[in-house]
Amino acid sequence: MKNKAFLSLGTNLGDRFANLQAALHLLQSYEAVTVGKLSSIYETEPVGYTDQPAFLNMVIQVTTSLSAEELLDLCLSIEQELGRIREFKWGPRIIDLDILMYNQDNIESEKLIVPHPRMHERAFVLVPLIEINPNICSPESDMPLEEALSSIEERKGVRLWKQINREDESGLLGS
Ligand SMILES: Nc1ncnc2c1ncn2[C@@H]1O[C@H](COP(=O)(O)OP(=O)(O)OP(=O)(O)O)[C@@H](O)[C@H]1O
Ligand SMILES: Nc1nc2c(c(=O)[nH]1)N=C(CO)CN2
Repeated sequence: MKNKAFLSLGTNLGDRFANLQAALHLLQSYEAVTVGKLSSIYETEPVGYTDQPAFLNMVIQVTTSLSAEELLDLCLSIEQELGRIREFKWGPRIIDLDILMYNQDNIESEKLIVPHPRMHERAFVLVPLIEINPNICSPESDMPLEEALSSIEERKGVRLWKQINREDESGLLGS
């Protein structure tokens, strides 16, 4: 389990809290993945395509023996298992699982770019990521991500929805 990754979870269809719970339980059910820190859950205004319901977003830290590409395949298979249908770019979704960072690696392949290419401009990613890792820096530029967040206008579209504390973490948001 030597690799450390940060994943972003987002949902804006159906029972959003249950979707996050289900994704966490599925991830944890794989021997090759251990779910570590969980951020709080934030309710966030949709970014990009705005005519859709508000999202719940959170970020988690995992340790894994999977390569980054294998971790992406696992994320895509969990999205499928939870019934995600891709209708159009940035449209509503039951669950979205993105790899934000994988160790300090810079990866650019046809199907995977890490760090996630849009994370630096997304308050719905940076607020929960910084909550669980306050001193985190971008592996590309060494810039503290807190600095990137301070220049983002739509930070006000990110509201705390459910605070997660240590006890919640061990229960992965309850059963
Ligand atoms: N870091 C990454 N995490 C997840 N998917 C990635 C990443 N880099 C590239 N991809 C590719 O992006 C494809 C489309 O992902 P998806 O449909 O979830 O995009 P999106 O969430 O709608 O938009 P965005 O990429 O802006 O978050 C995935 O099938 C995957 O191959
Ligand atoms: N608030 C919010 N907006 C989004 C989100 C998301 O998770 N939260 N995901 C998107 C595509 O990944 C596009 N826009």
